[in-house]
Amino acid sequence: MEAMFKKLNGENSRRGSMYLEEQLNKSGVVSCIFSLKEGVGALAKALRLFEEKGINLKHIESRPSRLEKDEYEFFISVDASCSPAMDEVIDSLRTEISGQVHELSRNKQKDTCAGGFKDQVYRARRKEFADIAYNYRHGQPIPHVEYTEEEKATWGIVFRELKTLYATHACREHNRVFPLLEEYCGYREDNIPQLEDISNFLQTCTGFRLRPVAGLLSSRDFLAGLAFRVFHSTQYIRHGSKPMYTPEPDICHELLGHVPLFADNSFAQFSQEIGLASLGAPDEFIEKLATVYWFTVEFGLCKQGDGIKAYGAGLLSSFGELQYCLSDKPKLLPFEPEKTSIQKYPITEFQPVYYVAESFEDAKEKVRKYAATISRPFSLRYNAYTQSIEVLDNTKKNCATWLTALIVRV
Ligand SMILES: C[C@H](O)[C@H](O)[C@H]1CNc2nc(N)[nH]c(=O)c2N1
Ligand SMILES: N[C@@H](Cc1ccccc1)C(=O)O
Ligand SMILES: [Fe+2]
Repeated sequence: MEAMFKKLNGENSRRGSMYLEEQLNKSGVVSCIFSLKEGVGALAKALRLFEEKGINLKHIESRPSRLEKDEYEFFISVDASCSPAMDEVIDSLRTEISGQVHELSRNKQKDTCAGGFKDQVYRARRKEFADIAYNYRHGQPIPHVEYTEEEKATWGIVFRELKTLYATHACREHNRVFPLLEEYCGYREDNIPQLEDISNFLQTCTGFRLRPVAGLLSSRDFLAGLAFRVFHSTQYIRHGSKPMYTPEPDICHELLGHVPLFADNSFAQFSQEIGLASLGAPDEFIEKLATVYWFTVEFGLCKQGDGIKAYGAGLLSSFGELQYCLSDKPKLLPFEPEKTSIQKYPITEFQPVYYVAESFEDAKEKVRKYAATISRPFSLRYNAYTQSIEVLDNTKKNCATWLTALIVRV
């Protein structure tokens, strides 16, 4: 089991530490920050060094240094093809005009011109969170994070806006658990709750626990975690410029969207069943199961009373999409796993199509039947006491071999 989690964590560090926009926009830009002592003509001299090496600046910004009173800091971006010549310029800055050169990033990254310093700070912060996730080992307490004032302000906006919508837009299970999280886990407009407190709370409710991750995991790894009642949770917060919708999971999404429902027994069981169905399944089936997960746990709607409510975490964490999903704009279809599992969907914008479940119980029953259609050489059961998976069909001699293969694979 520990080996399995190590693997999950390894995968997570490779894929997860990548800032999603970086994946989407591969334009090569290299940025660096340097500081210079104030003085007439200092910047002009520095810029001449770039000119001499034939480096064309794509972007430049300046600000007074926070560390040294009489210094100015400059943030510049150049085309990645200029990277080799940059070494020479940096050397010259140091020797000829005694500039302090901080190379913030030399890896190719998205064009940060729009974000400038702010984006550099955000990226550095994301790296800190990635390191927590990477160093985390099963069984340890999840490290406590001091959030900055800016991060708390972003959380505050998301929290306040969503709370006004929950009464009318969220399913009743979510609304039932939310006050408990306010009471026991520090859910407040002016406080970003700590993953460790929530993990402990969930364990007492449904046995679910949290594990910190740096970002998106592969579907197979993510679903395997659910089979063990482990929910992989990000710890960083979305960029302050986009509070109402982000295409990446962040702490608002995990804590406001997912956590309330993981405290609900029926829903926790539903999530775990999707996870169990994924174990040892072929890639084609994983993809379908991930799509079923997407249209239920992430973006599901369900009938309640004589209306329709949101239970998908991606809806319950985005005040933009939560309003949109119950408007007359999107298309609503009945949830039927066979059909839902082949629906295409966008991942960086509001969903054009949602699937409506009759109830959690009905969705659970349908997913169970659907999962049973995949042929497997063994049947599995989760033992909550030992927190391990047991093979039921032990008349099959080769089941141990299968299970070993499976664990090696995940
Ligand atoms: C299973 C399905 O692919 C789903 O969208 C997964 C993918 N990977 C993830 N990875 C993380 N960290 N958090 C998530 O919520 C998900 N969701
Ligand atoms: N769009 C969601 C986050 C999310 C990302 C990825 C998948 C699902 C949800 C939000 O803004 O809160
Ligand atoms: Fe999610």
